[in-house]
Amino acid sequence: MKKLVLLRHGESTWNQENRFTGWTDVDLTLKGIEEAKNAGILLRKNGFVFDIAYTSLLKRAIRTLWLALDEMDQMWTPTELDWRLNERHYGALQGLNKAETAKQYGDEQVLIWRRSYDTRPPAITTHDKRYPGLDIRYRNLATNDIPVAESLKDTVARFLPYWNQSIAPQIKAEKKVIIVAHGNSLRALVKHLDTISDQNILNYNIPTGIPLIYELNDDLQPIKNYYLGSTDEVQEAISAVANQGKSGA
Ligand SMILES: O=C(O)[C@@H](CO)OP(=O)(O)O
Repeated sequence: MKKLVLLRHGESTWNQENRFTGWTDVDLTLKGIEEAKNAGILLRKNGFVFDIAYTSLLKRAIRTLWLALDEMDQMWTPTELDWRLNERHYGALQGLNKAETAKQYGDEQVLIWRRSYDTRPPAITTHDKRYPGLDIRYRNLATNDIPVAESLKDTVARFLPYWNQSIAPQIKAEKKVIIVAHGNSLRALVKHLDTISDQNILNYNIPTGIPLIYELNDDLQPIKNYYLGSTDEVQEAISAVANQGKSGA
């Protein structure tokens, strides 16, 4: 039986301000730092040791990984950073407050933008300062790969090749893997692992900073999954994420 650990970064400044974040490179809040450290403490207490860590090119995920590994005294863990683990690009919604957007466009529209499988949010132009092609960290990406707005389906499409070529072979080779990423890039992975339907993924939310453990068989099919946290705490955190897009939030 193989174990894979998934961890969404701790609370970011834009999570706290309830703004659509996507590829915006915001940092952790003090609460987010605590969440990341707590994740590390839980992983240490449960005896996890990793052969390789994967994270995105965004500092809220990178810092979460470092803080968790530091608590485990495993900062030496070999780490691979890749843009394919980045959050879903939220297009022109990036920077807008989610509750205000729901007041303007309605809760239903915001739920579709946030959680539907194949609806893209409104796109930015390539002249927009939020266009990733203007950011040196993405200078080696093919123009076709640089997003201007992504649906979850688009995120799955750019994430899966990395999973298949880089991460899955390591797990199959018995390596212990942690992936520290984002709400929607992890939803993309969970959708794939658990073969969640396009419809049911609408109701699936991942809380910040709580390790999610997958036990997998040799074909990387899930045997079971569970959070390292009390059921009440996890449920409360999941509902909080779901409610962020409501006009009353
Ligand atoms: O704003 C974002 O980039 C994501 C994650 O924080 O938000 P949501 O949960 O609305 O998809």
